[in-house]
Amino acid sequence: MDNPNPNLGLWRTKSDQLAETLTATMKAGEASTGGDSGGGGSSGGTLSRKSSRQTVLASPGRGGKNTHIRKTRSAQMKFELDEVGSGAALSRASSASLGFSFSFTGFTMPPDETTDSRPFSDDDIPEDIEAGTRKKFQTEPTLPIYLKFTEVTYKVVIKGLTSTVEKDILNGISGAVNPGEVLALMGPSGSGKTTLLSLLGGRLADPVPGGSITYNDQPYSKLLKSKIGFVTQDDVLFPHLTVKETLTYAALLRLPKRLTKQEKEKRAQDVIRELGLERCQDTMIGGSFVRGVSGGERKRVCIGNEIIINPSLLFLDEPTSGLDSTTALRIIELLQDIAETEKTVVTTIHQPSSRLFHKFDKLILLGKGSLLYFGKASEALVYFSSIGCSPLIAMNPAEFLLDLANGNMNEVSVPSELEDRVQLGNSERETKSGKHTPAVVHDYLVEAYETRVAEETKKQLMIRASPDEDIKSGVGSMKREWGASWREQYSILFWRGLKERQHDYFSWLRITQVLVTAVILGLLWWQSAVHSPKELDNQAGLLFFIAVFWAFFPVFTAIFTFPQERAMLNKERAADMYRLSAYFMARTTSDLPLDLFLPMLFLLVVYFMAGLRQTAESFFLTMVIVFLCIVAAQGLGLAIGATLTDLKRATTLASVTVMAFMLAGGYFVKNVPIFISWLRYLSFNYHTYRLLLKVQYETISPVIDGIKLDSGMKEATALATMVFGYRLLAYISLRRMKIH
Ligand SMILES: Nc1ncnc2c1ncn2[C@@H]1O[C@H](COP(=O)(O)OP(=O)(O)OP(=O)(O)O)[C@@H](O)[C@H]1O
Repeated sequence: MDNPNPNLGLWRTKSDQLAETLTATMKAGEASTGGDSGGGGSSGGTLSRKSSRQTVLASPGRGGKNTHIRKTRSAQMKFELDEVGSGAALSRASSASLGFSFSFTGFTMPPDETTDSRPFSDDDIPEDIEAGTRKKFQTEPTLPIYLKFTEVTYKVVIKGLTSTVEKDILNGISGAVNPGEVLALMGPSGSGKTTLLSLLGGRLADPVPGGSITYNDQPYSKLLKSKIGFVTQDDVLFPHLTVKETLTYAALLRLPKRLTKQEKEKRAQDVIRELGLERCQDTMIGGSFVRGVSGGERKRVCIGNEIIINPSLLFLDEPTSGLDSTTALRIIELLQDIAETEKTVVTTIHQPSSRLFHKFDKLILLGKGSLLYFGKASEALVYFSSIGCSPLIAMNPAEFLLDLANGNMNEVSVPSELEDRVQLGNSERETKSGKHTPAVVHDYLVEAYETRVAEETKKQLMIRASPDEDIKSGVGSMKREWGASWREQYSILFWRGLKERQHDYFSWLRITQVLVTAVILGLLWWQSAVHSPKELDNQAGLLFFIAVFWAFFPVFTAIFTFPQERAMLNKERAADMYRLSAYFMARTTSDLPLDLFLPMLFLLVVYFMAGLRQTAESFFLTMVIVFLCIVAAQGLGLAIGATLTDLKRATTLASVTVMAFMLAGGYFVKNVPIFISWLRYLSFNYHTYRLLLKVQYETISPVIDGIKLDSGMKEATALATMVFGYRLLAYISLRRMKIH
């Protein structure tokens, strides 16, 4: 690939040196395999150094060179690196608790969790792909980032009931990837691909990994967040936003402040066009309960969400899983286009077709957390053939490599050293029915890589020249810059929240629920009078019910707010999209219109049917008290939801709390023992009930039920303190939440 950036001249030269040394190391150690990859030459699988004729499998690369096998003298064998380089899960649900039902909406489920498990296919794949006239993806130049990682190790501590064990996830993985290249991480399920990708993308810091990961020779810093795009395996998107809305909000929040709103919107439109999403731009994303765009389109929206910021480094976790081969090809070609504009692309991939495999520049093959191969993808087969493992039948190279990584040697030539081990060892670990076990194959491959290539690769990575000083200082001198001011972030998030939940606001189910409850209450207390203490006591029961109903209802609705958005919040905070305070304010205020509309409807029905005090002042004061109670109760729900990640635990705690608050509310128990009397001061039911009594009966009697009917300032202040206090607690809990 041509190097469009003259600053990278030295860099490239050193890159070549690395490739050459790697190749030379492989050549020197290569055994004579006696032929091409499908030729069935076995033998020669020893780790001794031999000089012989080489088998080279040339990749078509980006330039569209044909795949073919050619033989060449080792002395003539020279690899041109640049040449090759051109080549919520929570969903809408209903929860019934204490007799009330609450509905909420969550995120798009990952494809494998949706009902339809067949591979997703895009029926609108542009014809240019099939015609081979695909338009290239164009982005502006950004700071090129050279990613290097040496001896990366990662362990987790797994706590059991009786014991604690340490599990090694990654064992000393080294490699590097240049701007302009696509590095593929391959390996069987559970081999550590996602863990390595997350470590490289700065998304996994707990526990601290071993080894070193550098970006232009600088360690990871939060400032890099704006230069990194990270597409997760699960598609975390708002199901009720359209494709265009999703990408436009991402552009408004993530693109630098210096761009105008129009420029940001245009960028979103450009990404829609580049990703071929025009036809579905006005379609909702959809989820488990809402039909939306196809799986391939959804994946492209996720990619769009990240490339919209034009990142220098793009990480993708299995971007093609669940997609048909044409859609998968389109996505990998898109990654190539992105890489060609001097971006560094790293992707995990499960089982690529051979067409896809040849599109990668570099490859890391992992097996049980160990490195089995790092180098050019086009040379992977050469390397494995050099250690005596060649496919005996024509097969997809990716399939062959995954078989090896899984320890499956069927249809693969067996290196003589492995044969010897099996014959000599003959232990259960080494053989099973006369065949080598996957464990022994794995050990052989790890050992082979370590003895032949690993040391040399590490050395080269160590002595590799630093990138140009300008580029190096580019990472060091970056500043953390928000895409929008606090006010803009608040406003964007507020409107996004309204759009996403607008269907909830006009949910006939909720409106009917409130109306039916109101009508039943109105009928039960139909035109109730307060001429006697008994009648007054009877009506006070209604007031207490109102205080309880409008406390329980908001607590159990608000409790789902943050657990439901946790995945999205994690993803967006990891990308530094906005300040947590702006999100928190927007999220808590965008629900207020609905929270205030429903009680208004409720009171209009109950108040007049039950014949409560017929003055405008008392009606509006009753409404203000109910609003205050709702907002205070919501605060408690938000605080519980933000503090406890587990919804079961959160709802259990909320049930106990609201029950205690209700009992301490002053209606059921009049003479509370002194040692527990403090509980009522924490109860919003208590304060609301007292305020409602004061508004209704202040003209009838100065004292009712032992309650002095004064101005109610104390109760109003207590409720206002709860409104802010619980919210502050929720905010602090969110701040402390770890970003994964
Ligand atoms: N925090 C953790 N606690 C316990 N085990 C973990 C943890 N993180 C990863 N693992 C384990 O580490 C191994 C590698 O996980 P990882 O997700 O990186 O694999 P993978 O290659 O991406 O798999 P797949 O292709 O199935 O997504 C798995 O066995 C996984 O169970």
